[in-house]
Amino acid sequence: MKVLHLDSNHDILASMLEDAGYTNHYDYTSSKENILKVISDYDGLIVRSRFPIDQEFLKAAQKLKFIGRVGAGLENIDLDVAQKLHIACYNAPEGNRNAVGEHALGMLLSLFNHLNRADQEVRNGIWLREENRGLELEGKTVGLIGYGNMGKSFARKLSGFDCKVIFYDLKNGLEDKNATQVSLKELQSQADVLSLHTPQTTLTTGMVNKEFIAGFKKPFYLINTARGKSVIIADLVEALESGKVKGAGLDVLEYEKSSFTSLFDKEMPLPFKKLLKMDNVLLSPHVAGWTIESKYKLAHVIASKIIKNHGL
Ligand SMILES: O=C(O)[C@H](O)COP(=O)(O)O
Repeated sequence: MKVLHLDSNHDILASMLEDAGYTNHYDYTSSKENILKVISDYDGLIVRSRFPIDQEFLKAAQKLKFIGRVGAGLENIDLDVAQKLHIACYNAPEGNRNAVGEHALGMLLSLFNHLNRADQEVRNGIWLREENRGLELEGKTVGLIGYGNMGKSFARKLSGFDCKVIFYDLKNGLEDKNATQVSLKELQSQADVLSLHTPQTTLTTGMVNKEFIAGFKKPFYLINTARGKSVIIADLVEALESGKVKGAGLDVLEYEKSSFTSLFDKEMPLPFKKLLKMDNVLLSPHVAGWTIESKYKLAHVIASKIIKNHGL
């Protein structure tokens, strides 16, 4: 079986496939148009998120039996079309859930203790102790939306902090020793912190908007290590200005990667300009799931799933 790798990953992925009898081919740079011309030759595809694997692409991939998405989010693959064409799709949230849980925790503790602001101040010779008095997680209520691999991982990390962890999820029966399932309304009335752990779907796109934020009873902190399109930045900035949102840790943004570069030129939308100036906002470039360890684990998980289901 010929497998085409469209993005680079840990070497363990290719070596496991090779040991299992697959032939690896690599193209990390060609455009989608050029890949379209050769994709009918391959039995398997390994992707991260370089370009969307849409209907046109899947229809051209006449021999394709499986796609391994070396990551958690599958929004870049047209899953309905893949299913109709009997192309199996695998993702690997087991590989980066721990990384995401740790990153979310790091962001929350940093925000509670003003670490990004305090660091800049000290470097500039400013020594403000009262202004940098922090908050403790003990006794707070952390509300998670989405209780899959990522949400559960964050809840597990939080279990040592003597805080209350509640979650809202469309599926019932997910409650465990680390978190209690509640309705969205209950979450909005109790939470001191909101952390998102949902995939990008039509339901979650634009979910955190003006009306949703207004539904929270108390001012709260927002952590987003999931998908940027879930949060309307203009509405978040308004809430940060009014104090309804006390701080935000954002690993993902409504616009990212190539489109994000334009945020730094004069075309940058005003809300983004404001967001980048706020010292109660902590940003990272979509790396919550990208650790040294998760690079290996993601690759291992995908290779194992492919070999198990499509072994030669
Ligand atoms: O879905 C994921 O696992 C993360 O968002 C990372 O995705 P990427 O490797 O495609 O950027």
